[in-house]
Amino acid sequence: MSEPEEQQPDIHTTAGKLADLQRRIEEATHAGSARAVEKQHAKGKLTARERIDLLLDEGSFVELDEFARHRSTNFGLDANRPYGDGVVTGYGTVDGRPVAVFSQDFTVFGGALGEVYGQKIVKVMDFALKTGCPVIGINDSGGARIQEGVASLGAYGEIFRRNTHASGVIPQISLVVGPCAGGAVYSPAITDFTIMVDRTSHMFITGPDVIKTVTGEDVGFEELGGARTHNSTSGVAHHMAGDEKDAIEYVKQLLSYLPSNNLSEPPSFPEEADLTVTDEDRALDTIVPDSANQPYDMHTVIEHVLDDAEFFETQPLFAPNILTGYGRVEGRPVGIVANQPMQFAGCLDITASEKAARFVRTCDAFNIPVLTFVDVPGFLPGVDQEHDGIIRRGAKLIYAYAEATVPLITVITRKAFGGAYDVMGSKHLGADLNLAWPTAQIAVMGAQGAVNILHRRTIAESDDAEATRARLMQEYEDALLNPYVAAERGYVDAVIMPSDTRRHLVRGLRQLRTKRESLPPKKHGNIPL
Ligand SMILES: CCCC(=O)SCCNC(=O)CCNC(=O)[C@H](O)C(C)(C)COP(=O)(O)OP(=O)(O)OC[C@H]1O[C@@H](n2cnc3c(N)ncnc32)[C@H](O)[C@@H]1OP(=O)(O)O
Repeated sequence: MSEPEEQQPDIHTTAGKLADLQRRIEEATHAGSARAVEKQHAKGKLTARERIDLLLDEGSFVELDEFARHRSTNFGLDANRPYGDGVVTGYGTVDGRPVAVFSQDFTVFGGALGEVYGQKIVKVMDFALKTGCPVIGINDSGGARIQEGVASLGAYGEIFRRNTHASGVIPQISLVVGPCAGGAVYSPAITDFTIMVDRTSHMFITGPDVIKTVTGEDVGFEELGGARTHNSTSGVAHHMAGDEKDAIEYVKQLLSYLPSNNLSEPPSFPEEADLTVTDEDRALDTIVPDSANQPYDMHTVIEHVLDDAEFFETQPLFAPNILTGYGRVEGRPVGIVANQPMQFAGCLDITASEKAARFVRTCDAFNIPVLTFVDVPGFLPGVDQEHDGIIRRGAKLIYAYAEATVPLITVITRKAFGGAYDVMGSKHLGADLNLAWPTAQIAVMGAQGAVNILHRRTIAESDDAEATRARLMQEYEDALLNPYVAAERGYVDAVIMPSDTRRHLVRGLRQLRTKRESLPPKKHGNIPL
């Protein structure tokens, strides 16, 4: 028996016109076939609309361009013109704050981007830029729509330009929740944060087959461009989520630390701190081991100074020798940069420098004060580091601190040696308040290195080389490995008890709320990229 034919509304009547709109909306909201939706779910992925529903406050989504569709005729495309053209765009709220969103729909043309699809994204990005709200891009796409050729490539170019113009004006966050291939990866790459999902997200410029043909290398999707790879090896991503819900939850939390745009302040939940020294504060008095070679976990220091010990870490799997992330002090967001003595003794290398530099610039663009915790024995020595450009790439961190005009407070907990002392938020680069613990060692280098250079001949000529070296090292340590030489010169503003750190940071941040600083007018600087 055949299905009864669906009754078409009479569009010459008002009731018919309303019913026709409802029919079109229904068609637009189910643009992908049931089979495609089933396939999407079977892969553990949500649909474009399900993702938006999870991200935005209930009932807040307002869709734009629901009935936009392509006008392409190539390769029989004219026979398939789904409403929405494979991307859902619009605006809504997250925790009551306005955001704009686009969500690529893999169930329609594999989420592939054509001319109209691109125009929809550009429109919602322009809307976000005009209204000063964050834009969240949900990426799940086969890339440029092959049938639409250069029109599709042009649309990508328009998006990249919008990403660039919006950079530093509104927060841009990319969720990569499926494939993101070829030049398409450059939109997330320009945005401030990229979040990927373990096993279901992939980003690459050229896929495994092309690589096999060109270079002969055998590599799978996961190893080449999976979430783990981009979180731990390339540094493209900022968080690896276990599933899509986790990814969306991360985005919501991230937004809670960011202002809507560069002209507004980050959201705050003011709560006056209790400034009496607590037992928890006192725990910091014993955290630095007696031996300078013994590590301790810098997370503990950070957690002791943040409200509710909540440290929202970014890029935890990448360059773990430096920690970056957000927290709150008296309910106001702060960015944290900290050497981690548990990894490579906290040395600065290329990846750590770039990770921290981008983080400092993100904070500076969005009016978030930066707290820096220093325990750094220097730059990581090595031929690879030199040849891969530690000079050029390490310079980015200097540049980032030196151009930052947000409040900057630095705490030296232990080592601050050589150029790394200058780099890590030193007074000389423009930090506002520089504090040091009594355990701080601020010098050109550690005792062993210094004595070997200064007293090589004395040691060689002595009857007992080891005893002489030990004596000279002790002399060097006593004379220079302390915070007081720097304090004499005002390079540190105060030497403080570790247990007083939270109090100093609270007071310093209060005082710096009115900080206003500007750089010489220019078109833009020339950061060593
Ligand atoms: C400036 C930007 C430049 C670029 O984007 S260059 C990159 C161009 N894109 C690519 O090379 C990727 C091509 N697609 C693929 O490799 C695979 O489809 C991909 C993304 C790994 C997904 O694989 P699967 O999950 O197995 O899905 P599938 O292959 O069955 O695709 C589902 C439906 O989507 C279609 N599709 C995927 N990518 C497309 C594209 N770029 N243009 C037009 N249609 C595309 C595909 O034909 C399929 O359609 P259907 O369901 O069979 O009708």
